Amino acid sequence: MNAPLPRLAITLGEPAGIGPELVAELARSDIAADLIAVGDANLLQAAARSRGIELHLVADDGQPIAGRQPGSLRLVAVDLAADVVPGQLDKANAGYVLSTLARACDGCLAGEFDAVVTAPVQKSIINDAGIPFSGHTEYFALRAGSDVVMMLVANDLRVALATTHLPLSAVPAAITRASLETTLRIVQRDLLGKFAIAQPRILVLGLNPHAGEGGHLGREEIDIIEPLLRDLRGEGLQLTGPLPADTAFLPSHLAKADAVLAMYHDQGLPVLKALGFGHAVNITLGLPFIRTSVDHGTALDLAGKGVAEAGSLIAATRLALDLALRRRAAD
Ligand SMILES: NC(=O)C1=CN([C@@H]2O[C@H](COP(=O)(O)OP(=O)(O)OC[C@H]3O[C@@H](n4cnc5c(N)ncnc54)[C@H](O)[C@@H]3O)[C@@H](O)[C@H]2O)C=CC1
Ligand SMILES: NCC(=O)COP(=O)(O)O
Repeated sequence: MNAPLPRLAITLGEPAGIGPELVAELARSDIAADLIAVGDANLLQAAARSRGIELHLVADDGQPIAGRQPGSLRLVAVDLAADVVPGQLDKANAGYVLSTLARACDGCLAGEFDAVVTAPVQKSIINDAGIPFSGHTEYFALRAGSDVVMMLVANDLRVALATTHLPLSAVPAAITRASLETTLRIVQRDLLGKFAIAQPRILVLGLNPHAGEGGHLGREEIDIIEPLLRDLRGEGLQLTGPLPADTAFLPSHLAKADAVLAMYHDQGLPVLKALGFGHAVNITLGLPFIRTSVDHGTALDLAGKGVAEAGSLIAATRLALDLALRRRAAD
């Protein structure tokens, strides 16, 4: 038998969103991985039919395979709690969504899967169901017991975030020397290990306009960011900044950086999405397993219409496969 294909768990995401149909679309790709959908079989087949896809679903028996036919997926079944109408959220299915994430996460931790690729979830409906939830990133971090960093990748641009899903008013207090140091060490380690960048160059943004304007527009740069960068440079990390965020993404700066660390979600991601939406990938750094995801949300406005683009899910799956193969070669 040829080398067994890496086993990638693919969670279907919010059942009323575009996730299930994009996973059906992913099945048609020629990606050389054992793609194992985690979710409801009838939901996935209905989503496939909505796009005219003939999907061959086989129960996952855990045995390695050496090849996969385009149009086929294996399945770890997690059953819906309630019927689904595309585009219509139902909090009765919030527990189902979390069960798919738990199953994939535990499978990765146990070595059953080489990676997990997640289709988008609707964070609000999970909260509406009374379950505190701010995102896959935080969920997997808690379940795996790891400090993590969210990073999105589009071509050569990598944007990591010092904070993730927080109200803007909570951001300054969340940027402490300790949290920032943990973040920078994770980014450094995973650029080295996961992305094989020998001497990562990280460009760090300031928090305030004009990176604080010498303390006149905020002191986080002077009190927290600059002293930490100075100390880490002393250890050999190649860190530039804190730079004013409004000009940090100019090509002249990006040419000298392997990654940009933004202080908060909407400081870094609009730039990345403006440049790469549709083929960018979200990766969680710091986990003991590989997790990638799409660059978009549940797009309820498009669900069931057969028009949502699968480019980002396909890119996320290709990146998960590349990282799994690199990890396998290193073991
Ligand atoms: N990885 C994840 O689980 C993510 C989940 N979300 C969640 O998704 C929900 C909706 O978020 P929004 O801010 O509305 O963002 P969204 O990405 O769902 O939609 C923004 C716009 O992009 C379009 N769009 C999104 N994906 C597309 C695709 N594959 N092909 C073509 N057009 C596409 C939508 O039609 C809409 O016009 C929220 O609950 C959010 O938390 C958002 C981002 C990532
Ligand atoms: N904007 C990125 C995003 O919301 C993805 O979050 P997560 O669910 O992957 O943690």
